[in-house]
Amino acid sequence: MKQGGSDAAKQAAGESAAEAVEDGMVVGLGTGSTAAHAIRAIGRAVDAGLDVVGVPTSFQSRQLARDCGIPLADLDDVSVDLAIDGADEVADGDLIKGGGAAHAREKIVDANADRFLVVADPTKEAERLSVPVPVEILPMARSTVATAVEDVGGNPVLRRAERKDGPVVTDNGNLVLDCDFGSIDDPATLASDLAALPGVVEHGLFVDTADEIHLGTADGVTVRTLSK
Ligand SMILES: O=C[C@H](O)[C@H](O)[C@H](O)COP(=O)(O)O
Repeated sequence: MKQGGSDAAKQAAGESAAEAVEDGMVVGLGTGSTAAHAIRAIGRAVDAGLDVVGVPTSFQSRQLARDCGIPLADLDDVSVDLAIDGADEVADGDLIKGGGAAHAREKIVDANADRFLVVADPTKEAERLSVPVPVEILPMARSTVATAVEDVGGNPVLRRAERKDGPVVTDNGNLVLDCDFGSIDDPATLASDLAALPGVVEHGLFVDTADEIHLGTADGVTVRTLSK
């Protein structure tokens, strides 16, 4: 995964997207180091009197939002006005997400938002999507999905935890295969191929879902509006 962006650039992107949050909104709270800046900015606005409700996309974003004093709700009980979330790679408005293994919940929240704002730094931009695609799978399907991923041209690697022996286990109790397809020339077809595999819970290709990309640099933010 691409992790090279400066924190100042991530902060600029996160704070830019947080400015779109208005009084009374329900906001999807993304996962990762860039979305965390948006959550902190929303928390400061709540402190100053903004009335919003957050829908977290992971254990991490729930915890941060609670620490920041943002009231939370379950997706079942609300309708999301705006979602703000990071990305591991952005190409032509399509995304690869899941570097933090949160992409299944992120896709549910982001896809159900009226507007989805992506926050990223310039290291995430690419001509074509090419970082490995995280695929969350049921544990019992590890080898069958791995074989099926190879059949559609990918090289799957079970994601291992850094600070413990064994695999990464998602917030949903599942495993992640990071699947390298090289440079992806047709993200929509690959997305439907992966979604069709028995045992796949969710993959990290987000095709044509974003409304705006907030690209932060140390010197400012570029906002790109996408037509869907
Ligand atoms: O699973 C994690 C998410 O998809 C993150 O939004 C993504 O990995 C980007 O994270 P960061 O802003 O830390 O690079």
